[in-house]
Amino acid sequence: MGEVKLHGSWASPFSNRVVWALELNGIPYEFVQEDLTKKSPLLLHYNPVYKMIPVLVHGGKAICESSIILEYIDEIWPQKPLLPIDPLDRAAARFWIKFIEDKEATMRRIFVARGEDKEEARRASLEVLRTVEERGLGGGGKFFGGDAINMVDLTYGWIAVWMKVLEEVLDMKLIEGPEFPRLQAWAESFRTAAVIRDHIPDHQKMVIHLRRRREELLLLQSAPS
Ligand SMILES: N[C@@H](CCC(=O)N[C@@H](CS)C(=O)NCC(=O)O)C(=O)O
Repeated sequence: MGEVKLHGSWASPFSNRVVWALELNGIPYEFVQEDLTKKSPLLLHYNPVYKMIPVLVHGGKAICESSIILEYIDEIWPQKPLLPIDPLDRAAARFWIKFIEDKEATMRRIFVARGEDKEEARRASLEVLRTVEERGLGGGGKFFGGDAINMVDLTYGWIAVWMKVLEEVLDMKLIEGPEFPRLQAWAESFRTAAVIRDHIPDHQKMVIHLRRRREELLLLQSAPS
């Protein structure tokens, strides 16, 4: 079977989606907290291309990139399938995973946008959320995966958890607005689901962390090049 280690960071949405997958499957693992300002030689060894967390190390072999790690977990520990069995449903699940991954840069912009750019970044994020609200969550179940959490839910999980933090840090409404009833219901179901609810970083700790991180990035942005 081999020992399982996850190099990650407590505040990273990418790292947490892997934590959720491991926990849902009941896979014992060791969490290795990485300091992203001073990456460990081991992290650089395991992920020499992107030098990023998360990295899953299974039996000494590294798997990088959170969505690829989720697929790996699903293949190695299939006891609790993270993707639908039906090929058409599987394709639809992968479509929505790809959708939010493609929109990541758009959604990230709001974190360090200022002035007019902030309003434009908010508008672009809301557009993405509207598409998920209207087209992604129409299946009628509690989750993207119906009545059980699947890989799509895990990939979108940051929206359920980090959006609330972002709303507080940026002092603006994102999914809390009246136009997102389905997303709000899904987010509440996700945050309170068994296993997930015990593995969500503390809200206030994240607010403090993201405020500090935002200030650092804004300083970097305004520093003369
Ligand atoms: N596409 C990657 C993104 C991972 C990512 O952005 N990781 C961040 C932490 S949230 C990181 O390691 N940042 C360190 C750096 O960029 O140097 C994935 O899905 O795993």
